[in-house]
Amino acid sequence: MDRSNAESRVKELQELLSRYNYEYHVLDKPSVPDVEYDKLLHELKQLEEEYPEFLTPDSPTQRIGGSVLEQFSKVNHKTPMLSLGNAFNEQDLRDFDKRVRKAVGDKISYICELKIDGLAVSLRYEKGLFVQGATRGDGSVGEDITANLKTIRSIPLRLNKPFSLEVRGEAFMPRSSFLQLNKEKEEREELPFANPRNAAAGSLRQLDPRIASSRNLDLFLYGIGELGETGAETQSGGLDLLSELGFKTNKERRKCESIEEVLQYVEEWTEKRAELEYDIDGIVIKVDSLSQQEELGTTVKSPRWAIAFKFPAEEVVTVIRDIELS
Ligand SMILES: NC(=O)c1cnc(OC2CCCC2)nc1N
Repeated sequence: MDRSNAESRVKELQELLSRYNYEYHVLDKPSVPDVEYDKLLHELKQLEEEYPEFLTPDSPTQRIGGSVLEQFSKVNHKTPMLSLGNAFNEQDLRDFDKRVRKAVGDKISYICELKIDGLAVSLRYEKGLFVQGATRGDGSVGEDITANLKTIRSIPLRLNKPFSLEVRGEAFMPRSSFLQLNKEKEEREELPFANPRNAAAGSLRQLDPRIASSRNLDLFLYGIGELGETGAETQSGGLDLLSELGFKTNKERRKCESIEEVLQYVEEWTEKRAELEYDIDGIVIKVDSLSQQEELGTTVKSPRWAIAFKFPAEEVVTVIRDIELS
């Protein structure tokens, strides 16, 4: 194949494989069998090796970086990553609703989101290209885990619009992957992870991206760091925009026009949470209007416009292993 054909074939394969990856990992609706994906990826790898001048950082072949890091460098979050205040019962939620109405009046809508039990991460995009990812850390300074986040297939390496923005989400390990990982650890006589959240945190803290890549991690986006830039006026509109940009967002979210509807949603998911393929530890309730969020503002570390309803801790039956009488 001559050089100019190679160049157009590389571009065609990069587009095709990015689309197939999006269909599989974000929409959960693959349009081609895995074997077809693997064949095309192999062809692209070979062409990029033969013509390295056509290799781009957002190529589907660039998800697993080469080097093992010595350590993670620090990242200063442009906008602080806030933490949520908690509610534990119906009265706490009614009190939250009263505080909100007192501050911004009675014309309010809420949006309820499942509270994914993983770890908060922030992704920065410059002109559409994924350039950096970080853990929440203390809310102001986190760790640079870009190489590990690039291995999460549902994270787009390039957006379908050349936006520069920072987005926030929860990285998690699906329950099935957690069980499989612990089975392998026990076979290797290694200590298993206590829960999917710890497994996800441990996997994202690996210095070797090949290990992170093998852990089948995933991510739901739930916030845009700098909302103004995108023109979103509500949290729900922001989530729809994240979806349009190619991000994976959680489809179980629901607009609620009253605290009664919020309580209904909380009740519904208290029952249904076991059916999910991932762990949730509660429900996040947010005032939907971004201007009302601004009006409500934040305390030192938490927004006044959001609260986390926490599910009661499940009965944790610890199986005491037969202790080998040594
Ligand atoms: N674990 C989650 O699923 C989750 C966490 N946090 C938030 O929003 C917080 C972030 C900063 C103020 C509101 N939303 C979520 N869905």
